[in-house]
Amino acid sequence: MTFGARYATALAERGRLCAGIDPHASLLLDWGLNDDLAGLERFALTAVEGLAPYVPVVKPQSAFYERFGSRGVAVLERVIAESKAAGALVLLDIKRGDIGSTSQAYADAYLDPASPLGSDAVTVSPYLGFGSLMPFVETATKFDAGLFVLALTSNKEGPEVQHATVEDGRSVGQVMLDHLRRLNEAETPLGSFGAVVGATIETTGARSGGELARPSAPSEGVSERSEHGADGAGVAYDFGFNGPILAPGFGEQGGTPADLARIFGAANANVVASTSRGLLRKGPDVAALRDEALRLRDELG
Ligand SMILES: O=c1ccn([C@@H]2O[C@H](COP(=O)(O)O)[C@@H](O)[C@H]2O)c(=O)[nH]1
Repeated sequence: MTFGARYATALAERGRLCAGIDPHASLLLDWGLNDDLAGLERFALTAVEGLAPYVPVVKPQSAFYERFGSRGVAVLERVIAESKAAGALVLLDIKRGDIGSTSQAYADAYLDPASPLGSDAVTVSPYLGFGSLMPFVETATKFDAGLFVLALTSNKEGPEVQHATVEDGRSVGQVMLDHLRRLNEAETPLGSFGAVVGATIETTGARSGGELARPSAPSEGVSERSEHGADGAGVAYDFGFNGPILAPGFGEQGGTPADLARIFGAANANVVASTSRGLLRKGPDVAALRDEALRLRDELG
């Protein structure tokens, strides 16, 4: 089954919350653990136990494991395996992107199910040019995996690049969304190539709106236009592509369910809202982690 189909099923069965499993040093200490390999392992596997059986998607951020070297990466391998065993899709947050031949090596490392780090999907950066991602696209297709392409990130620095406009007047962020529209065309129930769009973009930009509109840029299909721009002029985005959307920045960075509805409009149905620190602060009690995940799931609707 394709990633897009698995994602659609997972959201239908488990709701729209993505649980970030990010072992920040400060969280390890809050949980009464040492900031060392044993603390990392205890933290990460407790989070998996409390969250992976209940949420559709878990998102370990690779950086927090890599900082412990190869033994930290071995913990990440267990997080991936145990989350899959608990029925969650694993979206490994790596934000990789490079020249094509190197992208191929990354794709083999993270998307081949035979690889120790093989995941259901990964985050990738298109800012070496969308075409540089083709090895990821081809490898994902080969292994029924998925991609989440950075389009409009949740950080306040993103608009410098993502709100810039190309010759035909579209923003760079919209260009990425339009590439995704084409990749997912004709896929049912949903394509496997998703976008990363921050749940915070209305607060980093000046205004937003979720009205249904035809996009000014040439694109096909249902259109969900949202307007926001750091300069107050408003930049139009069309989120009506037939693919998954990851919305990081929910919770700790300030994004709320109301923000998601306003930013995405009808496309909100394909959005998983991602929270890491806000959710993990409920630990180390496994039941408290589970209860918070279920509460947020219900809040997201
Ligand atoms: O635009 C983006 C893309 C990815 N992230 C990642 O999501 C989590 C957010 O963690 P919180 O603790 O919920 O703030 C983290 O892994 C980021 O690397 C993002 O924040 N924004």
